[in-house]
Amino acid sequence: MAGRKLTRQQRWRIDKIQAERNRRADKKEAALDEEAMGPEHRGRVIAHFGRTLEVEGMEEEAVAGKRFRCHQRANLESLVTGDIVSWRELKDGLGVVVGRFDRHSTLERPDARGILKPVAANIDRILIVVAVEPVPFANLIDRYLVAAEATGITPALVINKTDLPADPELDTLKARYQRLGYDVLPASVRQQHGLDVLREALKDLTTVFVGQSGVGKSSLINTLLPSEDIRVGALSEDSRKGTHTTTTARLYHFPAGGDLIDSPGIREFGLGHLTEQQVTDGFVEFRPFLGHCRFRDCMHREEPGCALREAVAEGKIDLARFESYQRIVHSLTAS
Ligand SMILES: Nc1nc2c(ncn2[C@@H]2O[C@H](COP(=O)(O)OP(=O)(O)OP(=O)(O)O)[C@@H](O)[C@H]2O)c(=O)[nH]1
Ligand SMILES: [Zn+2]
Repeated sequence: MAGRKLTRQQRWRIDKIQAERNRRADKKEAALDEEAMGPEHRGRVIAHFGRTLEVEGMEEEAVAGKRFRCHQRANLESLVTGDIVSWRELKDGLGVVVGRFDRHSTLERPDARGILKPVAANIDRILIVVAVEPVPFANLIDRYLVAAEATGITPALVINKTDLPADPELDTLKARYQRLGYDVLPASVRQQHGLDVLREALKDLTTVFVGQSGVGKSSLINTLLPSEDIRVGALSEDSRKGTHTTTTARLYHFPAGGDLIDSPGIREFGLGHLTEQQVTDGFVEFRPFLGHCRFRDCMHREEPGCALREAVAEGKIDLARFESYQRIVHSLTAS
């Protein structure tokens, strides 16, 4: 029996039907575009729910600051909060996203299967929040800094709870990171200290706050964004599904200027997996010495002629940072 095998003619017919289906789907999209008679605008994704996006108009007066619920064209890869997009208005606050502008930075997190996925885009600064109490381990700060450096986004440190009595070690840490060129911003939410400097530092930038539980990220953000209750998960207008909240990232505007992108996942950024190369590159003061070791594949451990170890011996690299580097590298191979 000819049986399960399709004849060439049958195959051809099926292909033809499929092609016709695709054509109709394209046509449907084209019809939607037809409906979108408005001109293209630039906008920023401020939240997303699957393939539905909340886009805020930029620049042009007619749309600037207004929010539109948009679907995205099927041919676009998935978009994330912070993306700058090209979109067209449909009607009644609805729109369609037709393109995405290049991202200048991307924050990625592993999904449930461990595959890195973008969670937010076009971030200018990662604020690593630590606190006077509990005293931050230098090694932990270095881990955050390395993770930030790996994204290409500029990190800075906030030391919160300066109202509490400080361990002298903290001043050493502060001086160390300032010497490396990092901004270090002391703050106290409780006494409202340092917040104006912080507000100034947030202006004109898109920032994320990261750091361990208990350092005061929520307290800081609630103070800087007094009118938003950011623990309440945003948008809820999907009429079919009724009210729902989201744990995906959302963009907020600080009253004094600048934007925040925040989500529970973003706050945990920095403690995921790193490669040894990322760790080495993430210690910014090592960079002038890399490539100068005697052995090209130097691991900067016991090898003779290691340029990094020589720099440590000559006081050009802080021993504490080098030890922290070794500890992080060791933790990679141990796990
Ligand atoms: N003394 C003092 N305590 C503070 C300050 N800021 C926050 N706290 C307290 O620190 C604790 C933790 O603050 P949160 O804002 O919840 O910290 P968080 O980093 O958001 O922690 P998670 O929500 O667990 O991620 C709370 O009890 C705050 O009241 C401060 O400037 N000084
Ligand atoms: Zn070396």
